[in-house]
Amino acid sequence: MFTGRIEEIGVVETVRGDRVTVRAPASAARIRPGGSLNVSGVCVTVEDVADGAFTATVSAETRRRSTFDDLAAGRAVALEPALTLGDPLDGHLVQGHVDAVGKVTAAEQQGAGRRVWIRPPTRFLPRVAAKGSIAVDGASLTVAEVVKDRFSVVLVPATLAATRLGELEAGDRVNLESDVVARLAGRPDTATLARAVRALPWAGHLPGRAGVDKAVAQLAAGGGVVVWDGDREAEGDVVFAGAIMRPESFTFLLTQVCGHPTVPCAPGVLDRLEIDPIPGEGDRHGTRPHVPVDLAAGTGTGVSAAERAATVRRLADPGAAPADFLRPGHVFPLAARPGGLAERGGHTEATVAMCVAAATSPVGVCCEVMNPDGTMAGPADLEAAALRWGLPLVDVADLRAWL
Ligand SMILES: O=C(CO)[C@H](O)[C@H](O)COP(=O)(O)O
Repeated sequence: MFTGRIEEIGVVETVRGDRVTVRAPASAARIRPGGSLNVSGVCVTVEDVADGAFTATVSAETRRRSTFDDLAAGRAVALEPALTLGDPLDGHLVQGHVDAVGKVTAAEQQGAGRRVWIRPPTRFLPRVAAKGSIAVDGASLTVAEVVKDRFSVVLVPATLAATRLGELEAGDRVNLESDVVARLAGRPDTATLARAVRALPWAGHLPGRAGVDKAVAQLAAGGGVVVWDGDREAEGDVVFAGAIMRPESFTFLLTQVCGHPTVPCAPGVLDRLEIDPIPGEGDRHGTRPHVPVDLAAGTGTGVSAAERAATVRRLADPGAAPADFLRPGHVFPLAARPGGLAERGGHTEATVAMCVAAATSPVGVCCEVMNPDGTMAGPADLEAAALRWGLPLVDVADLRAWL
């Protein structure tokens, strides 16, 4: 978490593939590998620090969604280290998650300051309110006014001195992040706003190793994790560990997440329980569905959240036997590839890998996030949902890199 108070202007030294090195003596003296830094509005995890410079990985996704798509040596970047408990909130709460790239339409001197007009994408406009807060290239600013398709900010001399925003001219592009409260309040489900805000320090998109560690800890504690698969299905799933699946978690999947809950298993589990693959051509993405099952000892139809959670827990139980299950039932197992995430980057393999990393049995539950209008959730929807639900959001690519 940041507050949008720029501490230093760094200069990009090298860009090699997705590894970026920035010369920034003050920040380098303060930050440790693994720490977070806001770089012109983008939260990055620092990997190396040496000789007054730091190096971080900037993913292709981040580049696409920010002005980092033209990152190059010599470029000046605004830097702010992550807040620690007790730091003053001189600006507003900033996450370093770029919502949109805006275009400067005009910049003019105004007394000792400068007024800059910015046109954001239309979808972003509802999040901009006159006298509200906005982060522009990571700097916390107050929106002066909103007119039709654009808004203005006034840069006071202190901001001009601490940032490079005074150099902005018509045509320049800037990273924008709306005030986190405006982002949440714009959502229909405001009843959960307070809960989400309480969870803000770790909810939402968590890139890199830190996100993977948080996701594994969350799963081990019986919580859910949102996993984004941008390169393959372009869908996000909410994942739980099967061995400790609670009825409430299943209810949440059915009523909030709204996709098709399935139960990824290590292949040996399904072989041992004699649960066979469903014959056929298979789906478009190589998912391996097996015959759905119910717990034989259940008394109802097997559909209730409590019964489905009990079936999942039994699938995850190393002492379970083939006769414990009725076939067909209402819980849908999927077989992970024997080689796990190294062989295939599906939610199936991601779920099993996270369960193993969480030291639970290699059986979990995953369910695609569907928007209330029936469309599948994209990256911005997922980020809003993860914040609303108070869940961490991680990328399959990071799970593949670290698990
Ligand atoms: O159930 C599914 C497809 O049938 C889901 O998409 C689920 O996310 C697991 O699939 P994959 O491993 O292909 O991501």
